[in-house]
Amino acid sequence: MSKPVKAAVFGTGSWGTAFGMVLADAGCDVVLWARRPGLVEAVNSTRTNPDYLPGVELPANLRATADAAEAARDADFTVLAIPSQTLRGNLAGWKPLLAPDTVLVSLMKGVELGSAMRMSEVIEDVAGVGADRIAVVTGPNLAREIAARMPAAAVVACTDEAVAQRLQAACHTPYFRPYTNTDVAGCELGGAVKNVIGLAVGIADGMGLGDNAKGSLITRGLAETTRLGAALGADPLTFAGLAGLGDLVATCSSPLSRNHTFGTNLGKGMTLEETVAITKQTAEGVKSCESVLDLARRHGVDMPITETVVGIVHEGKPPVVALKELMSRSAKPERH
Ligand SMILES: NC(=O)C1=CN([C@@H]2O[C@H](COP(=O)(O)OP(=O)(O)OC[C@H]3O[C@@H](n4cnc5c(N)ncnc54)[C@H](O)[C@@H]3O)[C@@H](O)[C@H]2O)C=CC1
Ligand SMILES: O=C(CO)COP(=O)(O)O
Repeated sequence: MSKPVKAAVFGTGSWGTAFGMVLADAGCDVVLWARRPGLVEAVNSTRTNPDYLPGVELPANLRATADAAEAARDADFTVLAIPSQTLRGNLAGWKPLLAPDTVLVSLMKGVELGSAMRMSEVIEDVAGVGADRIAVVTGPNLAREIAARMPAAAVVACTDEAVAQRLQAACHTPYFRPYTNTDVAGCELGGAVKNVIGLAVGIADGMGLGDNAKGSLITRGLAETTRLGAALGADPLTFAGLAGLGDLVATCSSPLSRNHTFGTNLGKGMTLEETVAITKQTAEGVKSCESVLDLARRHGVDMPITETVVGIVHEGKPPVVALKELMSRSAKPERH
């Protein structure tokens, strides 16, 4: 019998833990790395993650450690599931510990502030590994639903199709159906920008603007995501897939989405400080709206919804003023 695939998951938050369950259910031996020894103890002794997925029983072939070297040892897949803005610093520390041929897998949906790099680019930069050893998992994958083993499809992307297929096999379960894709840039941009559009839709929901507004924001949000992707060499069709439309629909419809909920609170009139104070988990779009806009400006791409979100979240623009500005932009053909 062949050895089980070994996966290390760095980050024991909601998605790291839920994706660790998927890998374990697919037959991998899974080690979660957590920062806090208290959480390690809770995961190993109660077989639950009380902080992020209370009430969910974790599989027996999944355990936790606070020792990064122990987690990384001999891992076929090293999965990164921490907030995007913390990746560079953390990965620099983990680099000497990585197993020699491990494939680095990003679950993160953000763009780095300052460099405007996608997460796979940060990984390549910091870990110094080739693109054929970096993969991305993305799509409509709300962690709570996956942890309840509710059905979902996903995309596993790598420039090397064979590596994407290995990862696909390692995380394929009766409830989690991964498709491969070689358009890594498109898949990552779809995931990062949907968080920004999720904030916009949340704000509209909080303001009570109705479902036509929601449909319009999702569609025009996808249009500006696709424009950015095309400027960066991504395949426009990727955005009609799970990493684009699929994730937008899930995020913009669900109260489980942290970005959507964050936006809803702002739209209801909470201040940024009040909203941040009640948000316990990572809402990537709050920071990445600025890096996405930075990326768009570097490439001369117009992203009016992203610009509006930056205005509301970071520049104190009242949502009613932002709405008026967005609606009074010059009239245009739908495609240009
Ligand atoms: N939760 C979800 O439904 C999904 C989340 N994602 C993405 O996965 C990534 C991780 O998100 P979640 O697990 O949901 O976030 P989370 O907020 O639930 O967990 C974040 C984890 O990172 C750790 N962490 C926070 N700051 C850190 C630091 N400075 N250094 C090291 N570790 C740190 C936390 O202790 C926690 O274990 C994000 O990029 C998110 O967009 C993607 C798909 C689904
Ligand atoms: O990426 C997600 C679903 O695919 C999770 O969305 P939130 O980060 O907004 O919760």
